Amino acid sequence: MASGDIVLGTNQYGKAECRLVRVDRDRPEHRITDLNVTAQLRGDFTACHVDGDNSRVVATDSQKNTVYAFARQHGVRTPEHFLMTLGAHFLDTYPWVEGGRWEAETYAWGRIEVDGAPHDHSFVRTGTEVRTCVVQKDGPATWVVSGLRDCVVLKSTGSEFHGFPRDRWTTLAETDDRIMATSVTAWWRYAPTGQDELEALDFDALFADVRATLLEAFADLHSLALQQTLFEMGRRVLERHGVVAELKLSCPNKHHFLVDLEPFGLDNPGEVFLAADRPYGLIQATITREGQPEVPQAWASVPGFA
Ligand SMILES: O=c1[nH]c(=O)c2[nH]c(=O)[nH]c2[nH]1
Repeated sequence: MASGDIVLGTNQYGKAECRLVRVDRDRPEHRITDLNVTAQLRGDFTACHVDGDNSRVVATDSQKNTVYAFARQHGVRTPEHFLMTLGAHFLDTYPWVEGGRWEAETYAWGRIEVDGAPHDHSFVRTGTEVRTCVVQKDGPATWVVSGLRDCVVLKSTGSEFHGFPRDRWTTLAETDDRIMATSVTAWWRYAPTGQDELEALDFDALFADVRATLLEAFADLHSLALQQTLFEMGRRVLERHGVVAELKLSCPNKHHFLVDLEPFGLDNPGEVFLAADRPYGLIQATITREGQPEVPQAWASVPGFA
């Protein structure tokens, strides 16, 4: 082939954002699972792209139907299990499907309280935080990356920032007491890549504990920089969970500026702040175990990170 010929590079395709609500109604207290599922296949789809030959193209409509049918047939044990079941199905069914990417966002619902008791079948959306998961398969290997986003946290003291270099462009005052606030996006990769080992994991319990650990570290650490807080959050998760191989954290620094009330003859001992919207510092880090090889396949197409 002459250099300069135009060829197909990496590609994937599927149905994005299949909104799926499953009601488990085997007991009087119904349970709801509210998901936004994106399913994408990878493999040799050159004939379709180059010649319009669809003989190997599992229609995105069929991929969408499979999402809903599997929710009925298999239920949704956890988002991670559901995505792994979907992925295994497509690889088992179509020999030319070599891998894929299956993503789910999960929206949390709590029970409405009536006369002090949780209602059986009435729910209220709890906050804006979203649980996330991306399952990627390549032949027999499966990578599961779970996470959360839009988890907004603030501490009203216990945060300092000083000792940074100063040049002619520096105006920021040093502080030993400030508000620290951020919206945490966290992704963590599970170490196993075998379907059986992954299926044995209790992903709901792991999610709850990783989330609690992240929040506890944010609260606990007397912080000298948001960077230090990020690292501590990840460090604690890795210390507690051998099954987690590494984490990626992305935290905007939601600046809160002390308002100067002197023009009005008022002092302001850390009580009144302007919550700035933008620009914001953006702190991102991978926290991993020493000597561990990088696993780019697991992170391919996980948004927001290189
Ligand atoms: O925790 C912080 N890290 C920074 O790198 C930084 N830069 C800045 O202006 N404020 C802060 N705060």
